[in-house]
Amino acid sequence: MLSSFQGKLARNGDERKPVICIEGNIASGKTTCLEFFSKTSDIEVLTEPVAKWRNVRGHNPLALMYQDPQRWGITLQTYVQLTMLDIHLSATSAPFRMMERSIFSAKYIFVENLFKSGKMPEVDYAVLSEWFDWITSNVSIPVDLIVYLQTSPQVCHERLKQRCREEEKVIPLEYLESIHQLYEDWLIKRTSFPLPAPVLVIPADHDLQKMLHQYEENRDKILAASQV
Ligand SMILES: Nc1ncnc2c1ncn2[C@@H]1O[C@H](COP(=O)(O)OP(=O)(O)O)[C@@H](O)[C@H]1O
Ligand SMILES: O=c1ccn([C@H]2C[C@H](O)[C@@H](COP(=O)(O)O)O2)c(=O)[nH]1
Repeated sequence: MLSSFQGKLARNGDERKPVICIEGNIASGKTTCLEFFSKTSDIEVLTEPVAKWRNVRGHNPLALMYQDPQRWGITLQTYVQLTMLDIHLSATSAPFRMMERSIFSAKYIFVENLFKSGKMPEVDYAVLSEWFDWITSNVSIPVDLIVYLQTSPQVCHERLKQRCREEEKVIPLEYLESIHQLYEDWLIKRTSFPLPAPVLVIPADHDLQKMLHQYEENRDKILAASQV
């Protein structure tokens, strides 16, 4: 249930818990990072609802988007926007919540990439932007810290091939380079879109063992920074 809080719709009856969003390119290691933190009892981990994007009432909008972005980009991104909003508004039992990406990166990175690369008609971009602006003006979507897993597109391409998700076999290196550039403009150069929260950058090209060590080292910093 939603109620009104400071003029915006907000989740009812929930004590406000710190929200940490893990951001990064496709196959940068976000899910692996979340798996690490899910072992901590005071953190509730919410992964991206990719299963829903691959199967909505028997349809696969993720596969359709990669096959024909011009036609299906708006279909996928409308559903991504809805499912991410649902996650932002879901109840939390643990003291901290850690989510994979956000409604903000769906718009600022993926919608923007489709539009900028000429793969989304202007009218589709306008409709998605109207929806996004309405949601963010009328619904309270608190984010307290963004953790950016900063990778090179080449490393992501290697990890993507290794993961071998069927829909993603068509993704070329150039696609990951565009997503990387948009992330850098948003979270590092800070020249494109507003930041919903402070950003902690974790270099993430390293092997798994070193990454897990870095996560352990950063655990207290992440939890403290999200509590402001
Ligand atoms: N530091 C790492 N070094 C090598 N492979 C990794 C590393 N982190 C994750 N992987 C592997 O790369 C692939 C993508 O990782 P994943 O966590 O699913 O990325 P994301 O959730 O960002 O898409 C998976 O096969 C995963 O096992
Ligand atoms: O808004 C979005 C968010 C994600 N995607 C795509 C990109 C990937 O193919 C999958 C899942 O991303 P991961 O980085 O592996 O978690 O969904 C999209 O097209 N639009």
